[in-house]
Amino acid sequence: MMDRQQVLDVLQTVQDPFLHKNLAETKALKQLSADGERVALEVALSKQDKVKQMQIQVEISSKLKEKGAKAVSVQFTVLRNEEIRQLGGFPVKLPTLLSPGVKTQFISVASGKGGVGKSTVSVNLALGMARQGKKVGLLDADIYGFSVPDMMGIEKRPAIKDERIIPVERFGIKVISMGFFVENNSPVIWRGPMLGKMLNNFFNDVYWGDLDYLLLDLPPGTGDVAMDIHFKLPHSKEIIVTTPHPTAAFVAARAGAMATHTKHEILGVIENMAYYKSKKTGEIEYVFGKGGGDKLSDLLKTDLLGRIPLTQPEPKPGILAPGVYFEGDPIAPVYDDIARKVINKTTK
Ligand SMILES: Nc1ncnc2c1ncn2[C@@H]1O[C@H](COP(=O)(O)OP(=O)(O)OP(=O)(O)O)[C@@H](O)[C@H]1O
Repeated sequence: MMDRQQVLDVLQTVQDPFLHKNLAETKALKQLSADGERVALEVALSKQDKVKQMQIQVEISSKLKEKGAKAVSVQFTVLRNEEIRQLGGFPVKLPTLLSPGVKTQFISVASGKGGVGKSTVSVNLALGMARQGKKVGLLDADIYGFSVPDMMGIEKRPAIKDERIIPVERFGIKVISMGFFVENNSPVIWRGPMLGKMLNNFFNDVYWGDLDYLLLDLPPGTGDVAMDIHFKLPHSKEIIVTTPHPTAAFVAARAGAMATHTKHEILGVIENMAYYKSKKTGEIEYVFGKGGGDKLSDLLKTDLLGRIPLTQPEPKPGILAPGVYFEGDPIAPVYDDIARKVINKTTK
């Protein structure tokens, strides 16, 4: 039976192809199990490179077999940034969402004023798109009024791995919120440059991985943060949320005007709290007025993507996520329909 020392002796003769040190020196052996003549090991290299991994796998495997092993399995992992630095190497910076060649599409969800349901729409649109098979991230950039963690019932906080922030995953959506970085729900009073820095961090220091879409829940109105995002993300597309009152549409039009100014394509308008349908009689009441969505989409020369009625989400037993319309909720198909439209409009 192979022992650890025999394996280390072999690793001493195999080089990490990037650090030019042998795998015993780099402390590459992360796991080892030997069962009779079968050996399974996990080896950490300084970079992930499929071709080099295959070469090393063949090298280790044949050398261990020369020493008597019958079957060898080699799994690969990557050394921690700290380990790489200690060994004199330079850790590879993983790509960010702003790196060249990254295909993620940005969609900002904006509104003219607060309280129209922009966060509710962002969360449920993200879920709707995920139900259509898309890989979706959600950035709660509503720096003063973050509400996504509460709406989705997120209690976990992001982990830090290799100096990158790992988003919290909830219902298949990768989420980052300003709320994760604020103690005891205290109000955020940062301004100007601090805020810009925070947003940069959200793009550069968060490891979002491979995403089809990143939805951005913007702060209401046309303030600093909204402006900043508009300029920072030249390719972002926009969805504008309004309530059905015609005057609300005028207010929302300002957010639309800013998108036009920064040459962001407006994908469409969503009218939230459009009507109330009585569960008992089926009668429809236009509690907050009528026509705002149509008016705004005409004004912005775009489509009305959908009308969402006034309804509280149906709670799902055992899951606390008060802002989520889960599959099976009568409102979920409305979001699915909007999600499909958004995907069609952004798929060439
Ligand atoms: N269609 C709806 N039916 C019933 N309640 C809704 C609907 N949409 C949103 N709400 C409720 O309205 C309130 C405001 O919604 P939300 O926080 O999504 O708005 P917002 O525009 O993001 O607000 P802010 O910009 O102030 O953060 C929340 O309590 C939310 O649960």
